[in-house]
Amino acid sequence: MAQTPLTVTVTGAAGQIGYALLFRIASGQLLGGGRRVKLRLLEIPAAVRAAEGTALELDDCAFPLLAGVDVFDDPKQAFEGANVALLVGARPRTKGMERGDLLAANGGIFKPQGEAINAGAAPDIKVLVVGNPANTNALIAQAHAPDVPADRFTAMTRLDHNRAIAQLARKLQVTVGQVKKLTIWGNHSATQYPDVFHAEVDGRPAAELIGDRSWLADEFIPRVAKRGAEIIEVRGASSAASAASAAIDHVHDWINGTPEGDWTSAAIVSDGSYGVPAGLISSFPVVARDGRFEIVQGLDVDEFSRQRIDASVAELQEERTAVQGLGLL
Ligand SMILES: NC(=O)C1=CN([C@@H]2O[C@H](COP(=O)(O)OP(=O)(O)OC[C@H]3O[C@@H](n4cnc5c(N)ncnc54)[C@H](O)[C@@H]3O)[C@@H](O)[C@H]2O)C=CC1
Ligand SMILES: O=C([O-])CC(=O)C(=O)O
Repeated sequence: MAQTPLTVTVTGAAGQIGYALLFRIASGQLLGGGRRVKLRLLEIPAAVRAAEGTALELDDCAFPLLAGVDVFDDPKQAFEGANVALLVGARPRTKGMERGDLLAANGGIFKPQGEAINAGAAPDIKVLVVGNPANTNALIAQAHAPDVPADRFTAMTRLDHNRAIAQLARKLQVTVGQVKKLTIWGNHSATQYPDVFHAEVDGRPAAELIGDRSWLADEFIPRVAKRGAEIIEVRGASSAASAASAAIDHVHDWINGTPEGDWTSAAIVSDGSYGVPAGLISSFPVVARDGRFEIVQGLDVDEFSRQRIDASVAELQEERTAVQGLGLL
């Protein structure tokens, strides 16, 4: 297919997620549809050499859809002409840290990147923030890109979504493909709310199949919400390949659409739906159509769910206040 290649900018290209992500993008899995891709990699000066090494390996894969790789340490150059931007570069947390501890350390990265996206990205730019705290970093980048429609800035809760599907499938002894309509609400943090009350397994209500609210409250929800910490504890480093895989899923669905009869989860700018204050970047049940995410409307939210959504949204509001205090918004 002789289409013009799309340009994908990846920050933190020399990091552990970057290393798991770039080869999948270059093989065509991010954009789908046999589209060709040009990669623009952004790193801090000290890691440019390592990113250049990864670029050499990308060459060596002879990916038919890869139309070129360039490495930069200047955000303005890196985001020039970008159709898709994956903002991965940030410091990961280590044992004992909460994602909120990263606010100050990582917040400063996203202001200049938002400005660079505003200055030079393509008119159809789609941004996925992976670097933590992802929702609030996305808010910072968006605030510094006033000419880009706000709904182009999203943050990743697809990893949480995928984790929740895997846990539910294991509990019910079904395949992951049988689980549909699961939702992650709120922040990509330990307050997130993985909601099974609209989920279906082969069209049957998952909550009825589980039939055990204490498993939901005491095992499933904390397991999913704290899975990042579990990975750090067991692996000795934060999740990387699974995060890269979720980033591929998020952007692939955004561009190509979500399957009929299902939805996914993404942190997108709230329009006030489900009582989430407009303007916050919070996770919702979403479908993607014609290159846009839309919030799935009309779902019943009972008291059990309401309390948990509200707690996570309250944390997002606290994060927003904290970065306002740091002068980042
Ligand atoms: N949203 C999610 O579901 C997940 C988010 N994460 C987050 O992703 C981020 C990256 O994680 P890893 O790849 O494991 O970290 P890493 O430390 O292996 O790599 C981060 C890379 O970012 C680079 N970097 C730092 N500042 C930069 C800047 N201003 N511009 C460009 N590059 C910059 C560093 O040089 C480094 O190479 C962390 O914040 C981590 O917490 C990780 C897993 C899941
Ligand atoms: O927990 C972390 O710090 C990394 C992350 O976001 C995740 O694995 O969900």
